[in-house]
Amino acid sequence: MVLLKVLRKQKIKESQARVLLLGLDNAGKSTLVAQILDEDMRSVAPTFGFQINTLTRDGINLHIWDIGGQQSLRPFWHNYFEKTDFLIWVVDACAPARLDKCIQELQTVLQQEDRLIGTGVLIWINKVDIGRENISLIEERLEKEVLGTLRENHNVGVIPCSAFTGEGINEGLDFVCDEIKSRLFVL
Ligand SMILES: Nc1nc2c(ncn2[C@@H]2O[C@H](COP(=O)(O)OP(=O)(O)OP(=O)(O)O)[C@@H](O)[C@H]2O)c(=O)[nH]1
Ligand SMILES: [Mg+2]
Repeated sequence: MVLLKVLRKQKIKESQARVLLLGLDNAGKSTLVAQILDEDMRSVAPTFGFQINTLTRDGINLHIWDIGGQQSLRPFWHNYFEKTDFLIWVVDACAPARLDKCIQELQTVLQQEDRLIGTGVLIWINKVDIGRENISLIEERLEKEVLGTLRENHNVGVIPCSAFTGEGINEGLDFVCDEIKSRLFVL
């Protein structure tokens, strides 16, 4: 555990951070990346496998690993956990019917995965341009079912956002960078 923290800290000193972007299929992960990189969001298609993009922000090179979220791909998620500094979990605000599954997968990832202990976590509640009315419900469920346990081992942020309008994107990326930098001074 301490060694893991030292290694992470060394990497952050070198201004490199590996950010894992996960969540159920159709949550909007790849569209968020396209918005962040100012690319054409209309050309985004479901991710079969993964895509890596690098974004420099606040002096840190964020290597964003965007992993496909379809059910058939989830058994392979664990292949990407190694050396992760930060986890972004994307929830689809327009799919309350999939919230049970979403929370269950998040719990599986974070509570059963030693290699992610101590990473920062941002939960982005995406698509609020059309799913704003579900934000409170999602936040309440997360608070009740996930966040208590999660906060024992992670700094956690929950931010509503929209890949389409850009709402909440800067706020989310600021949280990622601030959290990563805060770990430079703590062991
Ligand atoms: N209204 C709205 N639609 C969005 C938003 N973000 C993504 N979408 C749509 O949601 C659908 C899925 O987006 P993707 O980015 O492919 O989702 P993903 O999470 O990468 O899915 P997988 O690669 O299968 O895991 C697409 O039709 C997007 O246009 C958003 O902020 N608002
Ligand atoms: Mg995708």
